[in-house]
Amino acid sequence: MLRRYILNKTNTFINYRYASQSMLQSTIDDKLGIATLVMNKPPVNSLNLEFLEEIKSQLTQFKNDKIRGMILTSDLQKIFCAGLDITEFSNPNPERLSKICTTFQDTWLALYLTQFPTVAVINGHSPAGGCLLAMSCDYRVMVGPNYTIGLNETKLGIVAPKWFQDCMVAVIGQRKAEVSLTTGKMYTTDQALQIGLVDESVPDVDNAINKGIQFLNNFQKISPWAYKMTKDIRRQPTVQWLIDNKQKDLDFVVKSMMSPNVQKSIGLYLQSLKK
Ligand SMILES: CC/C=C\C/C=C\C/C=C\C/C=C/C(=O)SCCNC(=O)CCNC(=O)[C@H](O)C(C)(C)COP(=O)(O)OP(=O)(O)OC[C@H]1O[C@@H](n2cnc3c(N)ncnc32)[C@H](O)[C@@H]1OP(=O)(O)O
Repeated sequence: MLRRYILNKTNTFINYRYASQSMLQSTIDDKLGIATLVMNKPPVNSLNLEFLEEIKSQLTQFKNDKIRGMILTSDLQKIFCAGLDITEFSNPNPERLSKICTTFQDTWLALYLTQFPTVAVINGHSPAGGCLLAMSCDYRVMVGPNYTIGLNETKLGIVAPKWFQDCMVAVIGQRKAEVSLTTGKMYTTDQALQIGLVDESVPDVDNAINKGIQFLNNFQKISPWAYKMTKDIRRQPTVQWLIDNKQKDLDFVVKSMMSPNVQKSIGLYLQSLKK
């Protein structure tokens, strides 16, 4: 449904390409060069290994397609993305855990450094890894007022990796990020707008898509080369640590996830979700 709406908006019934994998739908408006990537993994778009691999591979495909901009959104009612699949954390197989971690690192780098501008249309709740996906885009439009967004990892008794934290610092600044991260705070749409976690708040998804397209239209007269160089210079300090420390980051995640205390917290959190 959302896909049909976007195609309507961009006026491209004639010239669009559509690819549907099971959990991800992508369309490209050939006239405007705008792609939409719609997450559709019920019930909550949780990020497991297979879903992350699909997202990563679709981003590579868009790079090859030489698109001019991308909108990332969700086809689910009320949920943008619930973050990493918590069941992957519970009594994990260390080999699979390592693979997820590596795939997530690479997916984040690919999304954070796209050669084209990106907009997150946040049409539902967006905790933890969902918030990270949104923060990695160039612009965020969030539907309000009832949804929430934030890095809530401490509430699960886990630590957001340094690159999650650095990404948040890049968006809202050191002080606000520190309070937000340590308290694991989830912000309502209006609060998120107030602290700069999102750029615009709109009442419905139609408006959100319009705002996203308007943002991407700003780049019609900008050289793609000038855009990409500027973005790389701005974002390089945020990504460099991960590029230089992938193994260290992986070791930290795996070691901490396997610890009995963390496993206990995750078990309790999962139980509370089920209730
Ligand atoms: C393994 C990874 C290894 C390495 C990665 C590298 C580094 C990362 C390391 C740490 C950082 C962690 C990042 C994260 O993203 S942790 C995930 C944090 N997410 C959450 O806390 C979200 C929890 N969910 C919710 O708050 C609500 O479900 C939500 C607001 C999203 C939706 O609420 P609603 O009332 O609409 O639905 P529910 O009834 O609560 O949920 C439906 C159904 O879905 C299950 N569920 C929800 N969230 C998740 C999730 N993140 N993973 C798996 N399953 C989830 C929920 O239990 C319900 O299931 P069921 O009862 O069986 O129907």
